[in-house]
Amino acid sequence: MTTDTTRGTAPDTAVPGPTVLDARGVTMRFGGLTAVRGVDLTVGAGEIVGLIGPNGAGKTTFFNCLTGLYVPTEGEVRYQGTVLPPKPFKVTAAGIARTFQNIRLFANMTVLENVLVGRHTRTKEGFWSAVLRGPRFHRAERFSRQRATELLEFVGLAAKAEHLARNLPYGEQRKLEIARALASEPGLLLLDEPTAGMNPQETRATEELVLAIRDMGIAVLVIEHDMRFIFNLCDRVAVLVQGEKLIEGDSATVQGDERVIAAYLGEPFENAPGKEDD
Ligand SMILES: Nc1ncnc2c1ncn2[C@@H]1O[C@H](COP(=O)(O)OP(=O)(O)OP(=O)(O)O)[C@@H](O)[C@H]1O
Repeated sequence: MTTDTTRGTAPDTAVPGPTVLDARGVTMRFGGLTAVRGVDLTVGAGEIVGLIGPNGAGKTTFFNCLTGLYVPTEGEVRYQGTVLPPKPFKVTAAGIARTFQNIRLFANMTVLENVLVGRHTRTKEGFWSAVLRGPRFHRAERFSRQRATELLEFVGLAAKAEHLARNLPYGEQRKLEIARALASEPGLLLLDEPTAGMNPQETRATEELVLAIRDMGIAVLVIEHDMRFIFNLCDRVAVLVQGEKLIEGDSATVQGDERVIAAYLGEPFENAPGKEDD
């Protein structure tokens, strides 16, 4: 585990606003396996919150419970005070966007087209408008293209708008995923291992990008194995171990917690989560 006590611009300065995401008692069972057990987590407006934990700790399962991909066995997830519908497209329409651990782009579409796809939850034009291609449709399409181009500029991919997604280097594909997620104009962005496979330079650039996203007024919840990235960036970090939240706090608190270090090293510790039988 790489730890770094240097801190980015986010911690100390950020004052969390009203709660955007409120997950309470989220439990997810797959048959006899409890992948996530009774996890509470909030994200405030203007916050960057990190979710870390060893492999198999339940991080992605928890994300899937937040985004409607899974319906939690128990618990409740509220976004801006409203319980989320259990359907991914409705969750996106409500204001939560995500990226995936394994990149999910449309490989044979252009970079710009991939971002345009991300706008579909914000396009109000109905079926007949699209078929008849009237002035309203053309206006909406122009606006979508303009917004998609702005987002490509924001992530640094404007020059590659007409390239096929599959021809982008890996780090740029991750950026494109972020641009596509932003195209749905979210209030909360969930990033699942955004720096996986990146070199240190690309990772630093992603750090800057996440800070800029926060500065746009979008709250961020991020899963990442790169501890330096997490502790530099996040206002608050929650640690999952064997499906349960072990600790939550600012970077310094979490980095200094012996149970966190033990969990990463696979050492047993007193009152470790997941000890009791299901
Ligand atoms: N669809 C599923 N069916 C059955 N078991 C699952 C399913 N999805 C995840 N699991 C199990 O749930 C546990 C948590 O997995 P999950 O992928 O959420 O962990 P993670 O913390 O994201 O791990 P990693 O850091 O390796 O991505 C694991 O034991 C995994 O095998």
